[in-house]
Formats: sequence, C-alpha cells, structure tokens
Amino acid sequence: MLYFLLVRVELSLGGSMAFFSFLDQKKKKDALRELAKERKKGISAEQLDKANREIHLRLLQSPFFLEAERIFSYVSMEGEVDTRIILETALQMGKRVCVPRCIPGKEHLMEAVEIHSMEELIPQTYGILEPRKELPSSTDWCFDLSLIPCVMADQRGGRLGHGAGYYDRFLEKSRGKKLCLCFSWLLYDKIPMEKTDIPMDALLTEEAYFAFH
Ligand SMILES: Nc1nc2c(c(=O)[nH]1)N(C=O)[C@@H](CNc1ccc(C(=O)N[C@@H](CCC(=O)O)C(=O)O)cc1)CN2
Ligand SMILES: Nc1ncnc2c1ncn2[C@@H]1O[C@H](COP(=O)(O)OP(=O)(O)OP(=O)(O)O)[C@@H](O)[C@H]1O
Repeated sequence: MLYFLLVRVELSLGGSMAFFSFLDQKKKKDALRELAKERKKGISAEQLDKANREIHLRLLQSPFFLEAERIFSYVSMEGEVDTRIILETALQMGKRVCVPRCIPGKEHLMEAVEIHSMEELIPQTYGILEPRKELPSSTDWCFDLSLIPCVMADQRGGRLGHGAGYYDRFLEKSRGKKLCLCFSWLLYDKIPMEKTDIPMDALLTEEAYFAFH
C-alpha cells in the first residue's frame, strides 16, 4: 500500500527519482514495476498496435537488423513490444535465429535455442512461447543483434525486468549488440542499476532510437 502511494506521488512529480532516494534499490525497482502497470492502464489497444507497428518498421529497416546474420530475440508476452513479426521476418530472410528457453530450477538461467519456424515454439511458464524440449541448445552465444525485453527502460542503457534476473545472467555470457525494445510510455528518467544489471547498448521505441556506445 505504501509503495502504491509512493508511486502515485512519483507519478505526480513527473518521474523524477529524487523522491525515491531514501528507498533501497529493490524497493525502488518494485515501485517502478508498479508504476509501469499504472502507465499501461492508460494505453488503448489502438495506441499499442500503432506503437508496435512503428517499432517493427524502424527495426526491420535498420542496418543493424538487415546486416545481422545471427539474431537472438525474446518471444514477447503481453505488454511487451511484440516480436512475432520480427522473428518471422528474420526467419524468412534466412537469418539464424535463437530464442530463449528457461532452464528449470531456482538458478533462473536461460539457454539460447536456434529455431527454424515459429511452429517449434510451445507455451511455457506465464504462457511465454519457448522452443520444444527436443531442440538442442546453441553452443554459440555470439549474436550480431540481441533483442531484449523490459518492464521499463531509460535513455542511458538502464533496463528493468521482472526481477528474476534471467536476462542479466544470460547477457553476462552472451556477446553482441544488445538492443532493448520499449514503448515510449515505459521510459523512465533513471532506472536504478545494481552491479549485476547489464546495461543495454541501444534502445528502440516507437518514437526514437538511442545508441549508448
Ligand atoms: N518475453 C519474455 N520472456 C521471458 C522473460 C521476459 O521478461 N519476457 N523473462 C524475464 O525474466 C523470463 C521469464 N520470467 C518472468 C518473470 C515474471 C513475469 C511476470 O509477468 N510476472 C508478473 C507477476 C506474475 C504472477 O505473479 O503471476 C509481474 O511482474 O507482474 C514474467 C516473466 C524468461 N522469459
Ligand atoms: N549475474 C547474476 N548473478 C547472480 N545474481 C544475479 C545476477 N544477475 C541478477 N542477479 C540477481 O537476480 C535478482 C533479480 O535482479 P533484477 O531485479 O536486476 O532483475 P531484472 O533485471 O529486473 O530481471 P531480468 O533480468 O530477468 O529481466 C537480484 O537479486 C540480482 O542480484
């Protein structure tokens, strides 16, 4: 309840981090996840659809997508930038495409699995599509382009996920350009970053592209 109230005050202050300075990192992150939920409530299906289409257009025309031979991408769940068309286009273009598969257990680890068709994906935890168990995991974790989901992101490479650390652990070992896909209404001034948080190389929204390195 307290954090819900803080989020409301934070909203009315226009997203500055100053109000949160006395809270510890985890609580700040949890409050931002609540803020993201609040912001999503104000978005219509039409706005979501339009923003998704604009992000797809920007990404699919970009040199870093066109030139990438090996792509890693999340398979989107509700509320995230939709990656289905991106994955289908990459497969049609003959690119090598890997998507994540969670390894069962408390370690919160993911592996990259190469797919050749969307039919190779089946719903797993939270309804997220993942490669079937029979498909081998990739031994090569070097990607020309990795598309990373977020709950919120900032314009300095900061990224907030669901708090399980799956992506931070994965990105510690993978290589290549890390591009976060984010709707502009989920941007925040400064996401609190911990030692284990891996910064993004670039950010794409329906309004702009930001490169950080
Ligand atoms: N598309 C996608 N795949 C992904 C992730 C992701 O963020 N996006 N993950 C990145 O970690 C991992 C899955 N982990 C997840 C952890 C929590 C929630 C989630 O929606 N949590 C809800 C609470 C759900 C509940 O209580 O039932 C929430 O945060 O509101 C989703 C994915 C691996 N695959
Ligand atoms: N490489 C790592 N090794 C050990 N612990 C880690 C690592 N990365 C993250 N963690 C831990 O995992 C927990 C969740 O981290 P955090 O809140 O930053 O996740 P997130 O970035 O929101 O989620 P995700 O990475 O799944 O999108 C934290 O307790 C963090 O310390």
